[in-house]
Amino acid sequence: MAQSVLLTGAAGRVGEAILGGLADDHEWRLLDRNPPTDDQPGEFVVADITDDDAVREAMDGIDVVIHLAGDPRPEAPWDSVLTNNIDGTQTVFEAAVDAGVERVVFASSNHAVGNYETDARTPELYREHDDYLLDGTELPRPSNLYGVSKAAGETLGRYYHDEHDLSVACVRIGNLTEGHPPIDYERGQAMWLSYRDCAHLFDRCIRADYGYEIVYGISDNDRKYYSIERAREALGYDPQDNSAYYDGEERVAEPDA
Ligand SMILES: NC(=O)C1=CN([C@@H]2O[C@H](COP(=O)(O)OP(=O)(O)OC[C@H]3O[C@@H](n4cnc5c(N)ncnc54)[C@H](O)[C@@H]3O)[C@@H](O)[C@H]2O)C=CC1
Ligand SMILES: O=C1O[C@H](COP(=O)(O)O)[C@@H](O)[C@H](O)[C@H]1O
Repeated sequence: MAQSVLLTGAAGRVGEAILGGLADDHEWRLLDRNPPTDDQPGEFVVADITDDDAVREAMDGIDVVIHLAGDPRPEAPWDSVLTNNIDGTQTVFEAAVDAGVERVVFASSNHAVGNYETDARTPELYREHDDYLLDGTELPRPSNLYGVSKAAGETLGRYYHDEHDLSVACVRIGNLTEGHPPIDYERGQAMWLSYRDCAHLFDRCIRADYGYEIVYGISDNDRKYYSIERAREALGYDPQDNSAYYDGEERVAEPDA
């Protein structure tokens, strides 16, 4: 069933991937501090997520929030992640609860667990033969202050689920790249998320039945060191792409029929 979805950070790359696949599947209200540069589905609210009144107004009549807005830079300084990623995310969760929204899907990141990639484990960790897997039950181990802000967002989600019964999914997104996996970048190939798998995963986050989940948002890459089993089990995620099917920009193999 189509849901009424508020998409924050709609003008960015993840927003583009989601809307590229799901524009006609839900009723969209898009929010970003930057206005849209091209045609978008639904209505567009130009607002900052730290503006409490504007965020509350944007929640009216919404079933599900997909919360992407924030500073996505791994090297982002503390003042920016504190304002945009932590304070902004708390504003979104609080407004969602007060408006009676059923569910918030939070864009977390691989950088919330980036320091599991120790010198002893890398670069073998990024290769197909290595069987080390993170499954989403491990504690955060951030690789930068941006990762700390994403771990904080996951914890805010846990609090709003436990205390206010909000359904929350935290998607630890890997490396979203359009068209093909990152080139000459093993880490990026291990955690590639294709645009179509991204749209499908967020659609499952909108539609599936769950309480609180942390899942990894990557394609079914042979090189993966993030398990996608929880995303399959809890959400019904069924990715179609795999960085191993590519030689540079060219797709050279098809999945078995
Ligand atoms: N692209 C990727 O591979 C990954 C992205 N993510 C997360 O996904 C989310 C989206 O990332 P991208 O689309 O790649 O970034 P992006 O920079 O392309 O898009 C972010 C959007 O959020 C908006 N925004 C930022 N701060 C805002 C604020 N305070 N109020 C309102 N709007 C604001 C920006 O204007 C921008 O349109 C971020 O939270 C990022 O941390 C996580 C892991 C990987
Ligand atoms: O969280 C994010 O992660 C991806 C992948 O990280 P990288 O350090 O391997 O590039 C990054 O591209 C994206 O900008 C960021 O938001």
